[in-house]
Amino acid sequence: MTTATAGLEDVVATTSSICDLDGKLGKLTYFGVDIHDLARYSTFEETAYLLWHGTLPTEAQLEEVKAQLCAHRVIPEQIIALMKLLPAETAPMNALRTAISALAAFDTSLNDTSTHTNEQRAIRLTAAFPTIIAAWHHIRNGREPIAPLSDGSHAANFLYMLNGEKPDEYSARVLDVALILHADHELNASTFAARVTAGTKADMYASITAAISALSGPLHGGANEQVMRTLLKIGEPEKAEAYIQEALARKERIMGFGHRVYRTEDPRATHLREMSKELGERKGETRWFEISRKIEAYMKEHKGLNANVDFYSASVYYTMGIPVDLDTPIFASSRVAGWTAHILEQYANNRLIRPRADYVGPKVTEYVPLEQRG
Ligand SMILES: CC(=O)SCCNC(=O)CCNC(=O)[C@H](O)C(C)(C)COP(=O)(O)OP(=O)(O)OC[C@H]1O[C@@H](n2cnc3c(N)ncnc32)[C@H](O)[C@@H]1OP(=O)(O)O
Ligand SMILES: O=C([O-])CC(=O)C(=O)O
Repeated sequence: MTTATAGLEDVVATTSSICDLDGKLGKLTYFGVDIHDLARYSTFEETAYLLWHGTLPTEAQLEEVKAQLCAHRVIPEQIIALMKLLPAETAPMNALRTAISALAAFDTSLNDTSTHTNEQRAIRLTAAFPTIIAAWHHIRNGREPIAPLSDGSHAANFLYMLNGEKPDEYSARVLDVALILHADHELNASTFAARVTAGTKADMYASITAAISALSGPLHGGANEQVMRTLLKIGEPEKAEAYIQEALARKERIMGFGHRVYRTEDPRATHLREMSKELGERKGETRWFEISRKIEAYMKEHKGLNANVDFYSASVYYTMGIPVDLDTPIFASSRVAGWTAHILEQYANNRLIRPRADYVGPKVTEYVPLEQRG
């Protein structure tokens, strides 16, 4: 047996063709396509197709996948009814997890585990995420959910369902790029959770439910929400340095910094930083970007740590008027494309994932009858 490294650092746990990540060079590709090219030229729908099929789609294939994603935006009425039973304080990630888990009950061909049916499920699940997240936001505020549009991009429809009006082209594109940037990231904790679950031959809903759970934690996807809470607490760019200095002195972690793999700038943060700046300038509110820049400079100088994908996405979403606790669900609504791609890959070449633990407990402990224990 090989010895464990804490947190499985640098342990290679599977082969995969989906996402290549070079932490020393700061390079990220999906099936060989550079993330920078995807961010500049692609759309979320095209990127999802790439993750599911391994090639960029032809025009006809892209139209087909877009049409399918549009067609599956409507979720069963019973899922809406179920969400209405949840307490209004339910965290959006928990509402999302519950709704996705419940969706399995409405899949009439759950026993069909063919690749084609699982590919269809990947599309249906991806289409359902924005509807569930936006519906929960309205339900918790005592409003009826807004029905999805039957056309338009995944990102534009999401903003429409949240705000009740069609977004301008620029806002829709900003969210679209954010979704592209979050779509996959090799064997991160939530994708690993999805693959471990799929490796038992559990269904796709179970695997995605596990992934949502893993993403929700603040050391992973949950960090973006915590970043925004930090920015709001700081409030003014002039207060940023002192705040971070004191937080570090208390040995606190600064959310949105550090990464298990990257030793350079996270290539996704490069785009999100630009978007945060431009969005702030366009909306006439650059405060969140400015505070972010101060924190980033301080963390680099004093801790040698770079911003990760969660750092600038926080100010991007906030400046777009998105409620802070929807930040992590938005991450999930993109990552579901990557999760389902990994689940399909796992099913295609499955072996149960079952590592060992290095036992460090007592070797022999005598069983003492209950009445004799002191
Ligand atoms: C989408 C994503 O999941 S991206 C990551 C999102 N998570 C966050 O932003 C949360 C904040 N970041 C962190 O907690 C970490 O950097 C992680 C979890 C992302 C990676 O953690 P690991 O690879 O296990 O690094 P580890 O925890 O060993 O940290 C190494 C050192 O850097 C320090 N460090 C790492 N990140 C931070 C941080 N954000 N703030 C302050 N110090 C940090 C640690 O204290 C440790 O220092 P030490 O050796 O003096 O004790
Ligand atoms: O790769 C990781 O460990 C975390 C991350 O950046 C992601 O999931 O996008």
